[in-house]
Amino acid sequence: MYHLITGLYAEWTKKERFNVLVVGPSGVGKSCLLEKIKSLYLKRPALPPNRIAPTVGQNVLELPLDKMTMHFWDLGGSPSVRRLWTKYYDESDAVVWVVDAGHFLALHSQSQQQRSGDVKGKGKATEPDVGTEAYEARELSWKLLSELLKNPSLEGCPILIVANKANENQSTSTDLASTVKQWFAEKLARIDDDPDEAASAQAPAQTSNVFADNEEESYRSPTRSHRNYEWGVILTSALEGTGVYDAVDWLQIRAQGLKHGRSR
Ligand SMILES: Nc1nc2c(ncn2[C@@H]2O[C@H](COP(=O)(O)OP(=O)(O)OP(=O)(O)O)[C@@H](O)[C@H]2O)c(=O)[nH]1
Ligand SMILES: [Mg+2]
Repeated sequence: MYHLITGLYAEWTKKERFNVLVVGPSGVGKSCLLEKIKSLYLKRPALPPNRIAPTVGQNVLELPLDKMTMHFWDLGGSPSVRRLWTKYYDESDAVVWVVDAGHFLALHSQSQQQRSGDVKGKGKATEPDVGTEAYEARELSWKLLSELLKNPSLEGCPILIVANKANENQSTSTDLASTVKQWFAEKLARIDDDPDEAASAQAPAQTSNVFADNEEESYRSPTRSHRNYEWGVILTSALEGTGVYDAVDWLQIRAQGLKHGRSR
């Protein structure tokens, strides 16, 4: 009888589990973010950034929240570890895609400088960013994200783009969040134009909705899409802790929207 009652109690009080896959290129600060979540929510001491080595496998964090347990998988972003990413897709309920906000900031200020130079000197528009470290890093990040989004196992999975390394002074001096958001909105709207898409276009057709985190702001793919997911952008600083609560809140809202996770 005792076992029956404790078993029933455990079943009634059992929390939903929501699996979050944290991925992105190497060095963008995924593991530092996870450490920051751990220290802010669980009040456990975080490893200092200089003690965090590049991830060669996975880091795991169980985060008990009011209505669910959020389970994070932070995977390494180096080419050899990236091969493991797909193994987690089936079990993932949401993806956190981490980018380096510093790259967007550098490219944004370069293009502004170029624009003012062009106006003054009436020069012709060039592409000064191509080949710079920031440009190449942003391109690699998009290439990896678009591959991930095309994987049918992640269909319907909410995607939170976290622009990390956005220190306070940087994010207020320019409208970095809207720069990042606009850039991804344009890329996501054209994702189906990619010729590499041909193979995955065979997947069963679904509604073609791609939503920004602001529900009123809807970016619709100009061509057919078999995807149906929500996405948003949040700026964070894993070192300063800014944006970390917002990111976890965003995920919680999506988790509640999905209720019992994605249908698999
Ligand atoms: N300025 C700044 N540096 C950061 C921030 N977050 C992380 N870093 C630095 O970025 C470097 C890489 O951080 P990691 O957390 O190891 O990056 P990662 O994305 O987990 O890298 P992999 O495990 O190789 O995929 C570290 O040297 C951190 O100090 C941030 O918010 N601001
Ligand atoms: Mg790491």
